[in-house]
Amino acid sequence: MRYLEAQHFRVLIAVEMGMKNHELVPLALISAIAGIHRGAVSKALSDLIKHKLVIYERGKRYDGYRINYLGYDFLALRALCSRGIVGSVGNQIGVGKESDVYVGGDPELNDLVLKLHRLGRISFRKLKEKRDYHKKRQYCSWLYLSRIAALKEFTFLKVLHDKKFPVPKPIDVCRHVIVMELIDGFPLSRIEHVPDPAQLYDQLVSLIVRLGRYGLIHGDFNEFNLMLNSKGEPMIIDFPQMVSIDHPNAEFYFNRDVICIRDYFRRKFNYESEEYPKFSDVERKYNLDVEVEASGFTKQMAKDLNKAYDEGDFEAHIDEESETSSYEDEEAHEASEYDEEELEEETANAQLEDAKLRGSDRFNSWLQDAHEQLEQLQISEDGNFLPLKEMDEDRMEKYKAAIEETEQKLTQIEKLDDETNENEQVENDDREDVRSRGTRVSVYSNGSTISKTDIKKRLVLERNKAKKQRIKVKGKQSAVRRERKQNLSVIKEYSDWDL
Ligand SMILES: Nc1ncnc2c1ncn2[C@@H]1O[C@H](COP(=O)(O)OP(=O)(O)OP(=O)(O)O)[C@@H](O)[C@H]1O
Repeated sequence: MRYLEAQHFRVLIAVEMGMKNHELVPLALISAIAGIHRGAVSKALSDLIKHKLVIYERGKRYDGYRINYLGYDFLALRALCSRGIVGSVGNQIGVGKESDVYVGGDPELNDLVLKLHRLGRISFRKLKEKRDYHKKRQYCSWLYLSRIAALKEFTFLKVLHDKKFPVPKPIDVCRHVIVMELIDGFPLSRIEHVPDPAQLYDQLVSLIVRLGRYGLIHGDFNEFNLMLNSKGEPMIIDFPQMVSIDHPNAEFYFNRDVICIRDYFRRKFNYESEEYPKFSDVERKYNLDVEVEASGFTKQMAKDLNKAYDEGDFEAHIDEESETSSYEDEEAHEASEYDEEELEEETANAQLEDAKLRGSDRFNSWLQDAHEQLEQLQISEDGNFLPLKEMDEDRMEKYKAAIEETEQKLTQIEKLDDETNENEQVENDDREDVRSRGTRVSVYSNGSTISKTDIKKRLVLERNKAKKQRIKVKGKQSAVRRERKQNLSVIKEYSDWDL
C-alpha cells in the first residue's frame, strides 16, 4: 500500500463503483467516474495491474477492468487506516470457507482481528466464463455478498456485545472487512481436554437458551464457531446463520444446535447429560432480532445472503423480485460511504468541465481563424494553396482560362453521354424487333463488342466480390483493431486539450 498514491486509490474506487453495473469496466467509464484524464487513468491502471489489484480482461463485446479481492482489501484497509482504526496488518490466523482472518493492530499497536469476507469467491473465479454485463441484477455478486456478509456479522456482534453476550468486541466495519477484538484463546475444536466438561456443557447450553430468550437462534452452534478464552470461558466468534426465533424453521435450528453440542461432548470429552433444553421451554423476553433489522441489515439482505448459503449459489439472490429493493438498499449504503469521495470527485468534475469549456473556446476561435484564412486562399497551377493577393494578373488569366477549358470539356462529355443513351435505346428496340420477327437484322454498334449495360453489371459484380473477400478479423486481432479505434477516438477527443 505504501507504493500507491492517492490517484491510484481514486482510480481503484472508480473501478469498484463501475463494477456496480459492469462486470468489466471500460477505461472511458473509469476516467469519467474518477474525473481524471484518460492518460493518467491508464497509467494508474497499469500500476494497479502490476500490483495485482485490478485485472484487465477482453470480454465478448468490449474490454475492461475489474477489481479483484486484493484490490478490494486495499480499499477497505485504506479507509480503515484513514479512520484511525487500523495501523498494521499481521499474520493470517484463520482461513474459513468464506473468510480470511488476520491479526492486526491499531495505531497504538493494540491487537485486533481483521476478518475479510470472501463470500462468492467460488463464483468470482468463474467470472471469466460469464457475461460482460450483469444480466438482471445491476451489480457484481461477490462485491455485494461479501459486503452484506460483513455487515450482517458486524450488526450481530454489536447487538450481542451490547447485551453482554460473550462475543469479541466489534470495532468497525468497512466494505467486506470487520475489525474486532482479538480473543486470547483457542477454538473449541482444537481443545483436547477441559477441566470440567459438565460446567462447560452447561455454559454452552444456557447460551443457546439465552439467545432464544433474546429472540435469536444461532443455527450453526458448533466447535468451530466457539472459542475458549484464556480464562476457559466460551466465546461465540462466528454466526453465519443466525435467525430470528420467529423463523419458520426456528425449532429445527434450535434442536440442531443442541444436538450438535451434545454429540460433540459425547465424542470429544466422553460426557453425556440427560438434561437438555427444548424449544418449547424457551420463553421469549426480548426482541434482539427486531433490533438487528432496525440497525441497517435489512430483511432483503438477509434473504439474499441466506439464498447464497442455502443453495451454495452465489447468484441465487439474482431474481427479478428482489432486484429493485436490494439494489436501493445497497445504493443507500454506498451513498453514505462515498460521501467524502464524492465531494472530491465533484471538484474534479468541475475542473474537467472547466477544462473542456476552455478547450472548446480555443477550438471555436481556431475555427474562426481557419475560416478567415481559407477565404483568402486559392489553388495555384501546381496544386498548392496560394493567397489571393499573391496571385498576379497573368496567373489569374491562366487560372480563368483553365476553368473555362474544363467547363467546355465537361459539356462535351455530357453531350457524348446523351448520344450514347440514344444509341442504346435504338439497339434495344432493334433487339426487341429481332425477337418478335424471329429473323436477324444488322444492328448499330458503337465499336465495342460488349454492351455498356453488361460492363456496368460486371463492374457491380466485381465490386461485390471484392466486398465479400474483405478479411473478417476475429478474436485477438479484432481486439487489437478495436483498441486502435478506441485510441484514435481518444486522440480525437482530447486533441484540443492543454496537456
Ligand atoms: N476474534 C477472534 N479472535 C481470535 N481468533 C479469531 C477471532 N475470530 C476468528 N478467529 C480465528 O479465525 C478462525 C476462522 O474464523 P471464523 O470461524 O470466524 O471464519 P469463517 O470463515 O467464518 O469460518 P467457517 O466459515 O469455515 O466456519 C477461527 O477458527 C479462529 O481461530
